[in-house]
Amino acid sequence: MASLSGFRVGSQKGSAGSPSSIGDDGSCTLMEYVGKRGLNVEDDLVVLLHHIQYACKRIAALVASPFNQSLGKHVGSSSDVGSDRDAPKPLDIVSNEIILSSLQKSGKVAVMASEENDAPIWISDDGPYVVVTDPLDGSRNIDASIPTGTIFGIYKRFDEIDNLPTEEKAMINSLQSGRRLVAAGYVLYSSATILCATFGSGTHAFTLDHSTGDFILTHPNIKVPPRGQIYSVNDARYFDWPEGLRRYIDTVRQGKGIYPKKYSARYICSLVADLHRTLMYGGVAMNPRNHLRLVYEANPLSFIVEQAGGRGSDGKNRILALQPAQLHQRLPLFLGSLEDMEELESYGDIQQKVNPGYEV
Ligand SMILES: O=P(O)(O)OC[C@H]1O[C@](O)(COP(=O)(O)O)[C@@H](O)[C@@H]1O
Repeated sequence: MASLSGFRVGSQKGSAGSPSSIGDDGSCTLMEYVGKRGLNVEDDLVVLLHHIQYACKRIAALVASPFNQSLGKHVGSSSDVGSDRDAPKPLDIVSNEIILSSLQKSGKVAVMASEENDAPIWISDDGPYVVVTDPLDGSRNIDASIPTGTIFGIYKRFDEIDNLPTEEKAMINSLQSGRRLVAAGYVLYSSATILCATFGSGTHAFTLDHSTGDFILTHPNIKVPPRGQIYSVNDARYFDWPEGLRRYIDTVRQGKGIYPKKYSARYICSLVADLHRTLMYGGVAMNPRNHLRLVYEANPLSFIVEQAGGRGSDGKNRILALQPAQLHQRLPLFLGSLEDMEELESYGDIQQKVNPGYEV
């Protein structure tokens, strides 16, 4: 076996359920994996995915560029964009434009709802899909070259409401329950650029090969370990946490939880990066205050985690069971290993109600 023989994907060739698109050298690109000889997702979805991955490659190049220095700086203040949204940076705005332009060119999208726009953008009457996205999550980290990410979710357009006014149908299509997601993914811009996605049959990750520009399957059928030994939270907020969350963290870091080992803390403060590590190593990644967005972040990421055998919760309810009421709705978010999540939720009182508006 050639270059990829040491990769997990190479060793899984021929195993039950592995796509015949995996080549003799053990390599398989994202487009091959989702195509006819792989997962065989709908042709329209393959086209859409092709445009999304292209957009993300452009964003990957942008965040790594020596010429983006000034793009990291804030434009305006949060008061300019309303209370539901944070002040964007030029990199957020450029990333948003890159994604929008790719979705427009795909010809497959009816409406895009983005964390960077107040309202959904209607793209095309006959686009079969709805895309929700956080184009550049964690952009507050960009000046220090800390990992960032793009998050996306894909729904079918409700064609039964095609005759409603554009604004109305754009909103209804964008506020779909996470249970209706047909695909979701994130792209992590880090030491490697990783695209991790689900189409409803497992969670799979692909690593960008910069020499060819292809995303190559490196982690088929990811299974988040049922338990990890890592918790991920901004614990400078300890004194604003409710009693239940404090007790949980104090318990596991002393090795007094159900799993009798001392847990370690890891917090990058970049949701995609914190989640990716959690998928790989297990444990829980959380933001207990009302901060992350149900539509753009919690729903797509919960779908990915569930498809990897983990759980996504707001501390009380399964995320995918929530019906979004507002586009930019925020909530506490807990994602991770099934057993760690069950133990954490058993402490009951884990949602942080105090949210003073931290400066960093
Ligand atoms: O300040 P906190 O509560 O630690 O929040 C950090 C979280 O906020 C985020 O930066 C998301 O916020 P933005 O969407 O405004 O970038 C996440 O990437 C990160 O996990």
